[in-house]
Amino acid sequence: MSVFTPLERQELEVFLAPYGLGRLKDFQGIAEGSENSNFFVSLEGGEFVLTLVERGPSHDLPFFIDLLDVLHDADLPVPFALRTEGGEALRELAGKPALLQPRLPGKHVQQPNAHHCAEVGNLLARLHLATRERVLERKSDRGLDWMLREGPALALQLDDTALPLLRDALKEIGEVKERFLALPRANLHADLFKDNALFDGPHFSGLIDFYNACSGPMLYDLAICLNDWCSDEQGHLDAPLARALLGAYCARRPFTAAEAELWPAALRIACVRFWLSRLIAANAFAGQDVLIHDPYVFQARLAHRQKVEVGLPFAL
Ligand SMILES: Nc1ncnc2c1ncn2[C@@H]1O[C@H](COP(=O)(O)OP(=O)(O)O)[C@@H](O)[C@H]1O
Ligand SMILES: N[C@@H](CCOP(=O)(O)O)C(=O)O
Repeated sequence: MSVFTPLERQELEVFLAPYGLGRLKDFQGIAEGSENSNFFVSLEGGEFVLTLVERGPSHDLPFFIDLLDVLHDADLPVPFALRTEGGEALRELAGKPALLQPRLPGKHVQQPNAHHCAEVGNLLARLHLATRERVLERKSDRGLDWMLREGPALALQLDDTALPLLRDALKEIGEVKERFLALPRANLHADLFKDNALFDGPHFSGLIDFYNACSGPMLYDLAICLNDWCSDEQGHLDAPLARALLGAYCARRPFTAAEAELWPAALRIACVRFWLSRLIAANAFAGQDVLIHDPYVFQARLAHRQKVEVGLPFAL
């Protein structure tokens, strides 16, 4: 389970009263999270999710609240911070920053098909189009500088197969960094994995967990997303799934020549980002009752991205 801060019913009732959403019917901790403590909260006024933010500097929270307001106003299926009757969005509970958000319908998809991937590509393009004219600035706390800083020390724990793979990828990041960061920008979700998307039947019904959201190159967001949605068990790119995702994305936002050129590097950088964060989490939470994602998955994906056969559809 990953509820780091358990709650008593009475303290929750006191916290919920100012929203004016009626009496508390039920609540339960959500096991699936890995970063924050989340609870499904059932009130007379509807179904909600309460998040106690466990990680990251709390001065970033207004950014997440503002971004979700922008995306909600653009009709994207995202949660957003509900306000109390006094207009407060960001509150505190059990000593942690706390947000109450609507519970979105739908379920996670385990085995996506081309239709799911097209829905994801379409949604990601809408997110970028909704923010690129007026980007809300936030530097990722797991961006390229972080990879270059953390990577060399983490490489020391790797075996003889993994070590050169990571070392070469870090070298490439150093070489392409400036050109990569100069690509067309918007706000990024930066963690659009299957476990952050909800589907109601065939329809994309919810994009959740914005705590990695930042500003940056749109191509990077696409690479993060595609590495998760369109990889097979061994880490190969699944070409039909990748084409479905990319096709739906570029129907809304065509790619530039510079993006097409840096696409293979973007896929590799996106592998390094999660390989490193998973290695850090595996070291930090070893032996604890916390959901730990397997770092090796991204080692394997990086190994299979040395040659990228699915290029970006790009019209000269
Ligand atoms: N607004 C929401 N609507 C519906 N389910 C949600 C919502 N927010 C979170 N969840 C559920 O809670 C789980 C954990 O949330 P998530 O934000 O991914 O946690 P963490 O930040 O700890 O990784 C999700 O997998 C999803 O099932
Ligand atoms: N989706 C990620 C977890 C979120 O990344 P983090 O850096 O915030 O831990 C994964 O599957 O590794």
